[in-house]
Amino acid sequence: MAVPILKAVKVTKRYGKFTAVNGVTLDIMPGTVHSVIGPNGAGKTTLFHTLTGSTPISEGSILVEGEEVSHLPGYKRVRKGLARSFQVTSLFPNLSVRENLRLAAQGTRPTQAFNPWRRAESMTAACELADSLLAQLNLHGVAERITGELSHGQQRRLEVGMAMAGRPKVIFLDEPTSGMGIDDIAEMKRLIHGLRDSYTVLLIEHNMDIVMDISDSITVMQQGQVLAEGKPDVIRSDERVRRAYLGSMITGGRA
Ligand SMILES: Nc1ncnc2c1ncn2[C@@H]1O[C@H](COP(=O)(O)OP(=O)(O)OP(=O)(O)O)[C@@H](O)[C@H]1O
Repeated sequence: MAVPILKAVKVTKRYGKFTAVNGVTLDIMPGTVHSVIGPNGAGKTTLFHTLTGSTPISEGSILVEGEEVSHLPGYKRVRKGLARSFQVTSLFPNLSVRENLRLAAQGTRPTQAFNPWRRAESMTAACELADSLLAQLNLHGVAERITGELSHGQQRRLEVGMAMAGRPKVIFLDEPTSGMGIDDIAEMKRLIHGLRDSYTVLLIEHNMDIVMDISDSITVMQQGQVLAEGKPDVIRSDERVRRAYLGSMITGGRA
């Protein structure tokens, strides 16, 4: 039986007396897209913060391939294979799209960047990875453009590419389609769906068409707790989920 690549065991996060995440247990299986959905304020983003190490947990346990990481700061969890796709702040707006990806690819081995013997070799590998990512992201047509000039949708795809360039095990995506038009949403959906071939994806997304179409598993959160978990069909027909979370959105108006 497959072993979870990422496991949360009774993870709790309190802010003072308020409990934002309350005893959440999750098994994220390798090579899957696992979505976390729920109403505003359910604790989805806080859960992401606890898993990636942006904020310490109050109680519980977080394991990457069986190894406890909850005591590690964020940058050490990156080394264990957890990568969060940050919004535009992670991009270098004055550099070309290709340069952004090349730097992100080189960033995985910073010590080699200072070693003259390894520099040329690592540069070649980073350039090759950047080229293959440009194709996957469907950004090859704008490879030499200055990143700050890209459309919103293109920049958001590049953010995902920056996370991919680190060759992580798990990529965290927090509302990757927010603020996008229909065409860009379709591109992002295609990209995320394809990620499961090489990565594991943990996705927060409010667009239920995307969630239902591309998720292997869905966790529904409500008031900091897990309300339901399962495959899209199970979640779509779960009475508690319909009642708690905008039933008509989940069922496409067929509630
Ligand atoms: N730093 C903080 N200090 C105090 N309370 C916080 C903090 N961060 C989040 N919260 C609270 O925790 C709860 C969960 O917030 P969170 O952002 O995780 O929800 P969410 O499910 O991601 O919501 P949304 O879909 O609106 O992004 C909210 O009530 C929020 O106000």
